[in-house]
Amino acid sequence: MILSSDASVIDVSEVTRTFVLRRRTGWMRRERSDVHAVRDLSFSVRAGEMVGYLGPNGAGKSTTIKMLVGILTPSAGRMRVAGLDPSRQRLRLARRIGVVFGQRSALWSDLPLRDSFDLIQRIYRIPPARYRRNLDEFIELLDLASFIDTPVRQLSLGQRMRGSVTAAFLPEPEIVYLDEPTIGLDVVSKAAVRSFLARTNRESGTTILLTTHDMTDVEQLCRRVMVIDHGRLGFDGTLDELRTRIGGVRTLRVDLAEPHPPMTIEGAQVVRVDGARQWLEFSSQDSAAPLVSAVAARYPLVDLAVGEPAIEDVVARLYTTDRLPAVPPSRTDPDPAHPPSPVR
Ligand SMILES: Nc1ncnc2c1ncn2[C@@H]1O[C@H](COP(=O)(O)OP(=O)(O)OP(=O)(O)O)[C@@H](O)[C@H]1O
Repeated sequence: MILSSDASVIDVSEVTRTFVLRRRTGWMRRERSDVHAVRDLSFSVRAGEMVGYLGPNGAGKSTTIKMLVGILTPSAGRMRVAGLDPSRQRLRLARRIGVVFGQRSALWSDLPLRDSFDLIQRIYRIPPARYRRNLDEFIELLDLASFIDTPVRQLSLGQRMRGSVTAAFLPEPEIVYLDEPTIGLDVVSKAAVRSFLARTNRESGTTILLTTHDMTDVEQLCRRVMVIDHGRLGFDGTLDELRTRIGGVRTLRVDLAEPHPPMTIEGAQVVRVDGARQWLEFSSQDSAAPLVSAVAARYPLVDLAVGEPAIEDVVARLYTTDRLPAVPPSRTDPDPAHPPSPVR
């Protein structure tokens, strides 16, 4: 069992990763361009933390994880994971980390799930008693019993993901990276994966770095979030701090009798439309009552609800405002007991 401690297990200091692209522009001519997938990235993660790593497509999340695993080498800067240099000590590190990388499965597709797990036991030399205990527990928590003897290639996406999560956690790694673990999953599988991650993090103290576009994952699992965009860290703090950072806004969710172009209401702004449902943002200093009256007077109102902005809207606002600082400050000493302040 790994116990939570004050020590940081992931240290990233001023890391940059540049890809060089060479494009043919004519006979014997090539143009070179640099893609800065990650720039001056600095953060640390303490043992036992579960951190959400968020950002739009192409922000640099996968590149970060590939460097943390050791399959990509930073162009500049320094990384330590569990005290090791990932790219130089990749094999030693591999025994101490688990990885679930989106839809790519680490399981043997022709074998029944159970045989894949047995192979993992042998590769990682997990003592038989511990292996049986862990496997029994995971079968129950992730509800694997009905398909554990089915070949992996016949499994649904959600079943395969539950198998991949089991495979990653079976050797009891200190750190697990999960890249989009709930993408495309059915409701049951999503719930199973989420409650498994919450429980394992809580009870075994496994450090988890979670990349996701699913904001329910973040809201249910991560006290701390880091937001990356264009390779730069733009925010590192709690979810509440992220909401505060974006400004004091509240949301009025309105259901109309039928789809309608975005409403025009003074003191509020439509931020999202989905069929007959619209979301308006208004200042948290204002009362919702006049807004509700104005909507009811002018539009065929069916239902409404006032709430905090959804985290996906908050993150989207982060990207679309100019609030991301050009160069994020280096974070070297976050303390889970005293959540870090957002980057200003
Ligand atoms: N091998 C590569 N060669 C060239 N450019 C690359 C390579 N890998 C990534 N990039 C570029 O680096 C940037 C960051 O990509 P990365 O895959 O890390 O983003 P991401 O945040 O994981 O995105 P997504 O959510 O879409 O997976 C993108 O502009 C991408 O096109």
